[in-house]
Amino acid sequence: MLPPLEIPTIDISPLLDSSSTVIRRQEVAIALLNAFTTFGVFYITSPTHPVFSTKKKDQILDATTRLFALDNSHKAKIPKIQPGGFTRGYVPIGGESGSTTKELKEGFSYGYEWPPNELEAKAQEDGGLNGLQGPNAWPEQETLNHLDQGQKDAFKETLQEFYLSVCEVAKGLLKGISLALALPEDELSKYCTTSETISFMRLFHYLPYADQQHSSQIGSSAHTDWGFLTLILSPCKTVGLQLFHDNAWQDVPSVENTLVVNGGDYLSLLTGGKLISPLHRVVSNGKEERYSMCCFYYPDYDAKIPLLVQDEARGQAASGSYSLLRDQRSEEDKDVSSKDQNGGGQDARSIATKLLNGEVNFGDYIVSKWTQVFRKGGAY
Ligand SMILES: O=C(O)CCC(=O)C(=O)O
Ligand SMILES: [Fe+2]
Repeated sequence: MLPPLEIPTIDISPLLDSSSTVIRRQEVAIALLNAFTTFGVFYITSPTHPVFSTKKKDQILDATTRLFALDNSHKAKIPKIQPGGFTRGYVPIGGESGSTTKELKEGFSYGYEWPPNELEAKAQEDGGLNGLQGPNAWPEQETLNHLDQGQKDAFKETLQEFYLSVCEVAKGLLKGISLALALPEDELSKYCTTSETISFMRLFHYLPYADQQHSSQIGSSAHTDWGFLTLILSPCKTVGLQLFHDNAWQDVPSVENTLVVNGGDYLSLLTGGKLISPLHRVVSNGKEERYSMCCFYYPDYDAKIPLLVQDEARGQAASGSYSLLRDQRSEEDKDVSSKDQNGGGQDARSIATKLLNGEVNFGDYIVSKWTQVFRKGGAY
């Protein structure tokens, strides 16, 4: 048995408080740099911010549990996620995988709730909606009424509010990361002006499975996250999230009043690999269910961010291990479309170069990635 990893918990309050001193923000930046360069995964907290409160955790866990406890007659009516990059709605069991292994999880994916008429107005504007913008796919009203029955807080509003608060926390983190890279505090925020409208939250329900080799079934296949930052509320005591560190899979346990942060591939690539985008997976202990709420925070769709760290030579990033640059299509799909247009067959290094040179923008490339992990079928 390995001793538990000493993954730090960082109090990011100074990044969320505009009246904090530069010195305090710099202290947080140093802690972030340390955690990002050692593990790529760490916990964040802020004692007075509601998103880290036990009350908020209970509220979100309760809403999530109720959603996945719906009977199939209700579940079947929630629109399912569709191929094409834009991910909103119900993720059926087996409906996505980052590998050839079946992932025993169901999910619900939602994001920015456009004020009435705004989405339509945006669609009419020059340029219109990008490939990651669109309406949420909420359960129908009858199901929402059922979910709200006997509850103090409405399901939909609870989830919307949670998404926006996690995005606020991500914005604070951007400042700390900029400082950690010895850049002006607002450097990364410049590339994240419309992030809320394309980032999204995924509620997951992992089912127990017996195969403790995790070879025929898994919760989430070994992968790195593609984007900038992933912020995870991990409310269950049962272990599931694991980090590949020191050549072994090691548990990332749930810690009360924190969110787990994972660095993403794009952020790592932009720092020449200095900030780690960690390899991780989700497994089952064979007995218990697990729930998690993961916010995938992206930079702007049209972001073409240059290398942020000048003292790191280009090409040093671990581009071969980034899921972002790996072909994750099913074997069947690879066979069918060998003349793939979406970058699936391209060499990782050439995609990395294109992203860094601004030949490809972040959004267009990410849309093609979502197509790779979509799997036909899926069950309730
Ligand atoms: O459920 C979790 O804790 C993590 C899930 C994850 O890694 C992902 O969906 O990218
Ligand atoms: Fe992940």
